[in-house]
Amino acid sequence: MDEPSATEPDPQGAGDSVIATRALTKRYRGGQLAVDGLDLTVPAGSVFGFLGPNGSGKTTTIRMLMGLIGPTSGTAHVLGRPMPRAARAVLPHVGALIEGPALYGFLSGRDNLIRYDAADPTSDPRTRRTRVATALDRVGLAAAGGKKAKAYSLGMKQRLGLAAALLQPRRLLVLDEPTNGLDPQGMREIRALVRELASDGTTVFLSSHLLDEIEQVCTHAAVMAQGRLITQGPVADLAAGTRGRLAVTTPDTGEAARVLKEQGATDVVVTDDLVTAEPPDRDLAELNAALVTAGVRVRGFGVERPSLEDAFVALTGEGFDVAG
Ligand SMILES: Nc1ncnc2c1ncn2[C@@H]1O[C@H](COP(=O)(O)OP(=O)(O)OP(=O)(O)O)[C@@H](O)[C@H]1O
Repeated sequence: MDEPSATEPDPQGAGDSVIATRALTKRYRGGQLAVDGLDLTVPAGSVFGFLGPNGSGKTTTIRMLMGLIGPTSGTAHVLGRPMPRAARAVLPHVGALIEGPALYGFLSGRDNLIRYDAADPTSDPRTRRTRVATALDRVGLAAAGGKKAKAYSLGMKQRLGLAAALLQPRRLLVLDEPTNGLDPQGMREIRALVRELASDGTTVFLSSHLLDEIEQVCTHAAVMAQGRLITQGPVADLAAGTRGRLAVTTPDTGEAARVLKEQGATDVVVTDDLVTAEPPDRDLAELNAALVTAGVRVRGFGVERPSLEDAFVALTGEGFDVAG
C-alpha cells in the first residue's frame, strides 16, 4: 500500500489525521450555503461520528471529501492528499457507503459484489471470488449470498453495501447514515458491525442524525448545525463540558420541587418519585442540605451523566430535531 503522506508531507500540520479540512465551504448554485468554513480533523484509528440534524451539511461535506463535488473555497485532505485533486490515488484506500448501495435486484448478493469488484480497475480478478466470500462472511451474509438482492431486507442491503466497501483492505470507511431506515434490530446489527470493523484499526467516519447512535458507536464526534461546526473531539469530552441534570429520589416530590426552585434550580420535572432539574451554579451539597432542612425525605441525590444530547442542546441552544 502506498503511503501518500510520505510522498507529500502533511501541509496542514494535522499530524496523524485521516481527514483534515480547513475553512471548507460549499455554496450551491442556487445560493444555499450548505457548508460554512468547516475545520474538521479526524484522527487515525478513530470511529468518528459526524452528527447533525437533517440539512446541516453532512452529505455535502462527505461528497466533497470523496471528491464527488468541489468546494467553493477552503481545502479538504483525505489520507494526507488534497481532494478532489488526488481522488484517483486516495479513493482505492477508501471504502464508501453513500446514499444507499446501488444494487441489481435480479442478481444475487454475491453476484452484485462480483460485478462491483469487476468494475474496480485496481482489483485483482484472480482473488475476486475469495475476497467476495470473505466480505460476505464479514457482514454476516455468507448464507444469504445466493439470494437475489431484491429479496433482501433493507438491513441486508445495507450489509451488502458494507461488504462492497470491504472488498479491498481500506484505510478509511466513510458511511453516510448507515442505519437510516432500519428497524431497531437492524440498527443494532449494523452498529455492532461498525464496531467490529473499527476494531482492526480502520478509521471509520460515519454520519448520523441520531445522538444515541454516535454515543454508542463512536470514539470521536463532530457536531454540525446549519453548515457550521459546533464542536469536535472525543465523545467523552463533548458530554463532559455539560452539566448533567440533578436527580432527587423522594416520596415528597411536591415539597422537593418547591425547595429546588427556591434554591435556583430550573426546568424542574416530577415523575413518580423522582424530581429532576437543571441545577443552579453552586455547591450541590447546599441544595441537599436545604431539602433535608425542609423535611424532604431524600432517598437519592445525584447528577445524571450528561448525554451528547444535553451537550448538543447546551452548545446550540436548540433542541435536536430527529424527526425530519
Ligand atoms: N444539490 C443541491 N443543490 C442545492 N442545495 C442543496 C443541494 N444539496 C443539498 N442542498 C442544501 O444544502 C443544505 C445541506 O444539505 P445536506 O444534504 O448536506 O445536509 P445533511 O446534513 O446531509 O442532511 P440530511 O441528513 O437530510 O441528508 C440543505 O439546506 C440542502 O437543502
